[in-house]
Amino acid sequence: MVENTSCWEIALIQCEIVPGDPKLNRERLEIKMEQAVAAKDKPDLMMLPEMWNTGYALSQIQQLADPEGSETRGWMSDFARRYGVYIIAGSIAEKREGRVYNTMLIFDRDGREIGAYSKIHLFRLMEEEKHLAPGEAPVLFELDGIKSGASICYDIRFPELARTLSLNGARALFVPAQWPHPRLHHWRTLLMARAIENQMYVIACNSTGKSGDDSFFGHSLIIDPWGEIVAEGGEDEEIVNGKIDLSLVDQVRERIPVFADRRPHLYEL
Ligand SMILES: O=C(O)CCC(=O)C(=O)O
Repeated sequence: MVENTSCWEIALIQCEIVPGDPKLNRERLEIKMEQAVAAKDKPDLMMLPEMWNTGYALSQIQQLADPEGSETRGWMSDFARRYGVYIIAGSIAEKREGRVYNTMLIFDRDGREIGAYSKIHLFRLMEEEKHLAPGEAPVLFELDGIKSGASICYDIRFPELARTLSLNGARALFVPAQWPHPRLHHWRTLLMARAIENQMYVIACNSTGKSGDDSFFGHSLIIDPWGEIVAEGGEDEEIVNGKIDLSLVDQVRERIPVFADRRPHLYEL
């Protein structure tokens, strides 16, 4: 990230995740990440999709999950340091004390881990709650002094989470996902709503390809705090690039002072 500016070049690694093959997924991702950093406009920050190591091979998740996330932590940290890039390392299946979590990891450009968030709302339609343990805390992290919030996929259906993060200073929300058809209109509408109501950037990276009966539609999105789309992917694998200017958050919040106009004492019956 360029020091002392509020503009970030972003690269979303929208790609297919092969269920049950962490080694292959890592190899494929590494190639795409190398391509992203070689671009003319080198990204300040890149993000990967949800559960990119194992995909939704949930019946084998105990065997496949990364113990303590240590393999992922090692190579993501090296990659971030080698290329001087922030990495929102999507999320991985991470095994801790016998339980498997859907965990998002964040690295700064010196390779330091600056955040870890485990998905708190597990998605019953894909039987996550039968195989995964839920995280128990919301997470904020700082990118060059800019507070940012973490949400994973289904989490965006819970406006309370994004609101809590924005009330506590988040100016950008990062959302790795594996969100399937036929709910493209939910994906786009919910991400748009989280951006407009919280007057913050929403940056979301979805997967492509298939897993069993589920087919993931891409459409990774960067949405500004006014609700305008800065960049949107198609349905296939691609690197979705976009540039954002964080000063727009203040401009939008001054123009319509939603946070000053809240009346929280009236929000409970
Ligand atoms: O909420 C949805 O429709 C999709 C959520 C999802 O696929 C997930 O959280 O993994």
